[in-house]
Amino acid sequence: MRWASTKAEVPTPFPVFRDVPPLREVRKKMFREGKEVGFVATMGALHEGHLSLVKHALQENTDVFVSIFVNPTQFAAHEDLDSYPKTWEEDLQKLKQVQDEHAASAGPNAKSKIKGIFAPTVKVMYPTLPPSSDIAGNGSFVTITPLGNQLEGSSRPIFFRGVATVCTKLFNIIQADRVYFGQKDIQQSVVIKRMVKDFHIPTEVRVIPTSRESDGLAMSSRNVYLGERRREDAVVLSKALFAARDLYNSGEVSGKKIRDAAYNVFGQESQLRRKDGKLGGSCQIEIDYIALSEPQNMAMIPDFAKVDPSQGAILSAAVYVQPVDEPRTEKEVGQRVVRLIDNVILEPREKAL
Ligand SMILES: Nc1ncnc2c1ncn2[C@@H]1O[C@H](COP(=O)(O)OP(=O)(O)OP(=O)(O)O)[C@@H](O)[C@H]1O
Ligand SMILES: CC(C)(CO)[C@@H](O)C(=O)[O-]
Ligand code: BAL
Repeated sequence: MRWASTKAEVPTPFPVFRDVPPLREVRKKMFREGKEVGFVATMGALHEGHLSLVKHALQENTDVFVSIFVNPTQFAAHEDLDSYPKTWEEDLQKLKQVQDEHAASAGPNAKSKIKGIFAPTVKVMYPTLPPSSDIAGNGSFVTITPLGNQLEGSSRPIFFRGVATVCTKLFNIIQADRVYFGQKDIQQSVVIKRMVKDFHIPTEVRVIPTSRESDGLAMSSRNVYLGERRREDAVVLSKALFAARDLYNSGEVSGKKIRDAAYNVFGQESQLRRKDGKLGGSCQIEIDYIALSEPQNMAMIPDFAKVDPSQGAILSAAVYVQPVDEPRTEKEVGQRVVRLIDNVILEPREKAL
């Protein structure tokens, strides 16, 4: 393993690229050598979900780039840009471990490696104007509508503009054969697929299943905001989605009944907690949306309609986890609202006519 360093005193397990030209140089050479490049875009604070994308990328390519960049243009002014978790050293160690485990495996691509980490500054990524978080703000942006305006886009109006813009830049810089995205952010992966198609970007978009904690909670960098007691309550989100998926798998196709099965779990959970004498668990969990959509374009399936079993559907949800009702510690006093998202795929189970 080669240890490179950007600052003489801080060795890193992989080359770290802070600017575009040195990465382009390396990439040019890789084109000449016929390398196959995979790319994983992240905002850091890496967990098993991110690592699973990197593992898939190592298995399917000769070389992998990972980006760590907290992209300001996808955060609204009231969101958590300034407090977004940063764990740079741990991130590099986790990536090194993944690479070492991959090298020790007997798979066909065991020689693949993480070629570098792209960790640019905001100025490198937005060279002309300071990035705007304002929907009417000036700048060079990529918008994917109406796909990017619904569901997550309806609650976070500048989110997909920011994601599509930064991913266009990242894809232009890395020029990967394959890019890897997580199913946890399913609408994001559909937006990226649409962007790649509509802008003729020469890359394949691979979507990797959601990694979950043992109780079902989808892994997310933002889970660290929850703290112990809200972490226990947050499992209701995956429980609700799994209950709705079970109902679909038992043969139900009514859009309303499937969504109701998810809503009912939220209702039951707060009832159960009331019996314990604890009103609504440690905190209130507000449902932002529970939505059924068509798998290819995320078009909403209304309550009066049925899921087409030959197509299947996506059931996605977002919740706001409020601060604990009765804080017991300093940390709990300072808690912020945490927005969590998750989804399940209702798999096609009949052949199309
Ligand atoms: N649990 C997970 N399973 C699989 N992929 C995931 C998971 N969580 C995140 N990813 C994927 O990792 C990539 C980078 O995501 P990101 O850095 O925003 O992490 P995150 O955990 O989703 O953070 P956040 O808490 O901000 O949503 C995205 O493609 C995302 O879908
Ligand atoms: C794709 C992404 C890295 C763009 O900033 C981000 O939205 C994320 O981490 O999912
Ligand atoms: N995982 C998507 C990035 C975000 O929520 O900002």
